[in-house]
Amino acid sequence: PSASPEVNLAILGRRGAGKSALTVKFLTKRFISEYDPNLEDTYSSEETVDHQPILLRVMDTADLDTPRNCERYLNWAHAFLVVYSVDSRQSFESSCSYLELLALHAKETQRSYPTVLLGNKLDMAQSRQVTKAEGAALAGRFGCLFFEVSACLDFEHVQHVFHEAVREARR
Ligand SMILES: Nc1nc2c(ncn2[C@@H]2O[C@H](COP(=O)(O)OP(=O)(O)OP(=O)(O)O)[C@@H](O)[C@H]2O)c(=O)[nH]1
Repeated sequence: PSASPEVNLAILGRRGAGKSALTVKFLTKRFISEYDPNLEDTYSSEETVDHQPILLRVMDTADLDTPRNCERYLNWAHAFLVVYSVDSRQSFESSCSYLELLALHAKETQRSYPTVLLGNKLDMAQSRQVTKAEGAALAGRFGCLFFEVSACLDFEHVQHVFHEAVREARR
């Protein structure tokens, strides 16, 4: 058993946005795989964020195109990473429906749902369908943090996003 505080992070977004690629990138260095067939894939990683140890659990969710059976992660997660792909307008629209879902639940439960909006596949910027300003505006509307990264480029930017999600959960 770990004495570290724990943060559960759910990764949400349309199929193909890059949820699995981001999760794998983040976990590449130190990782313990934990497979729960009832819960999709969840992974644990011992992290240090702002000099404090933390056990971060990541659920790489597998909704199809829109939010479904959301209770499984709404009740489990302390923070949410909503992912879209900058080269897919459809994925951006799906990310909006995830943000709406989280906002609705926050209102209903009077609980906060710390969320980071993430535009992935920045390396595909030549076929961009969603501008950085649009991403920032959507995040602003829902009061969440916003980043653009690429799961296939450097680890540090991806790690930074996951750590920011931990910070959001701690706030
Ligand atoms: N160019 C590029 N391709 C990426 C990036 N991230 C993911 N991909 C590719 O996009 C496709 C979908 O990535 P996944 O990680 O499987 O996406 P997902 O959101 O987990 O999708 P599901 O597993 O279907 O729910 C794969 O072919 C990845 O290799 C990225 O940052 N840049």
